[in-house]
Amino acid sequence: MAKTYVAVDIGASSGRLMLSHLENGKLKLEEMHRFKNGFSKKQGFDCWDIDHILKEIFIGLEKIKSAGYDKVNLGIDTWAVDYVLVGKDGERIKDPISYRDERTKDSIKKLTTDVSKEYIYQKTGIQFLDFNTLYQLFEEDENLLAKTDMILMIPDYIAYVLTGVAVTEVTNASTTQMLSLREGLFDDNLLEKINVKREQFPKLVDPGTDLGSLDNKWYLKYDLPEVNVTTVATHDTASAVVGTPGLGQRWAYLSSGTWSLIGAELNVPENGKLAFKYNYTNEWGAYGTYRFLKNIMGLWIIQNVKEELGNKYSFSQLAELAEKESPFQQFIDVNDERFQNPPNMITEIQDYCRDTSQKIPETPGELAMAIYSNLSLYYANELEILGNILGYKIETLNIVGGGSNVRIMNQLTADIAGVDIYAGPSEATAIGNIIVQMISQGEILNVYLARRIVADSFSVNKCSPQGISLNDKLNEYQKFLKKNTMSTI
Ligand SMILES: Nc1ncnc2c1ncn2[C@@H]1O[C@H](COP(=O)(O)OP(=O)(O)O)[C@@H](O)[C@H]1O
Ligand SMILES: C[C@H](O)[C@H](O)[C@@H](O)C(=O)COP(=O)(O)O
Ligand SMILES: [Mg+2]
Repeated sequence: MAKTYVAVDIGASSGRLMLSHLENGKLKLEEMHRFKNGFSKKQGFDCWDIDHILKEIFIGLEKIKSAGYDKVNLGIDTWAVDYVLVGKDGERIKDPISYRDERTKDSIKKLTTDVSKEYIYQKTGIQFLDFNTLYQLFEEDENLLAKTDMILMIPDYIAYVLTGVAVTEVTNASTTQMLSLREGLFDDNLLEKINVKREQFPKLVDPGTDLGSLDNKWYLKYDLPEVNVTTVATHDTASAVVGTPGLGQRWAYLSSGTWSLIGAELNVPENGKLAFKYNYTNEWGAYGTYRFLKNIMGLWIIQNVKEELGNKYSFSQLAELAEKESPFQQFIDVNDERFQNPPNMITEIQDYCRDTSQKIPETPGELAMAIYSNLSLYYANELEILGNILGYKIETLNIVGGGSNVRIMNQLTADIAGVDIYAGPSEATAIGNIIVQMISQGEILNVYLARRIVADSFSVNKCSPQGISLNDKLNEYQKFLKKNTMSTI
């Protein structure tokens, strides 16, 4: 009898509980609960509301129980790098600070005065993002760190609250930029640099580790099903890669959500000179793979524009309005750090265009097209760089996540990069979460076969380059980036 699985997938903009099971060789997926996620100022820091997230998970589990599911297996994946400090009493010391908080904006420069970037990259193979856990802990309140019994990454903390069992799952641990590629352990020199003791991180575990059942105390508070918790690839992007159908030859993936993560799945890390130069990362994937990828600012930009327009337009309406505008009215380095967390995104985009003496997008459609067309240009540029580093031309791009619904962006990316695009499934992260659970429970043999099931179970839209090549436009954009790239993330 096929089991019932629940994926708790919490991205930076929304969380969701997805119910799934295998039926006649197809993966069924049902959204049972969705909630908004986000951060807000607390005592001067941008903080996540972790109690809100926990409450929403229990609400989602009550919905699953009332829908008649009495027994489920559950996995949790969330965004990366952020953590919770847990005291000796087993309780949270404070709310987790968001990676978008400005406390780490100068941290790379400060930390690398006596630990070189070359050392860090050789050791970890992880891209330099100023919000990596390494820099957050470097800036952390020393008194709080001294009182900390456990440092738990966000999904590990949620699993700890649910089950009482504390672990450090490796795909997300790799995003700390403290995990050594060779030994697979936290690097002593880096731990010392940030005054963290090795034992403050619980034991490292692989995706597919059984954590056992919910702590009984939750049944006194909520009407819940019987739940067994399995660690999955708890970094949501690692789950997204597992859930990618992997269609086409020489394929790359683009996990397109709040962030755009573009890259390839490797069996060995690539942390050589070119990868270092272009700031590519070797985040750990499931089953001994490496997620060789680059962070791109992503749909965070349009998420802010939508809010600043008073949420008068849905995302699909903004995409429709964009289709009415011509692309490439202006060039924007979407990875410029000024877009990381500005007070007002529309103003920031318009100031950028003014600063670079370009046409200023004014209407919602002009703003949306400016964002989508420049993300497409940036993706195409990175696909070229990715191919140069790996030594072969990328021929296919599998786009998953909410952004796979943006037809105009899929088509522009196909036209500029000259690659075939397979768009979907949009819930690949939750699907990848489920797949690791099913493999751990013996329902599916491996990821290769799981990806075939994904391709058979969900709609994936193919889009190929049409009409004239836009390679000249890409060359123009690359010249613009060379001239105008200030400090990117
Ligand atoms: N139908 C749609 N049309 C246009 N954009 C969409 C659509 N559905 C989702 N999106 C885009 O996808 C984003 C959410 O993607 P998702 O993968 O759920 O993000 P996350 O996991 O980071 O919360 C939205 O911010 C929006 O920009
Ligand atoms: C900070 C990380 O790079 C970020 O968490 C990213 O890896 C990620 O998790 C993206 O997931 P979203 O679903 O929030 O786009
Ligand atoms: Mg996501």
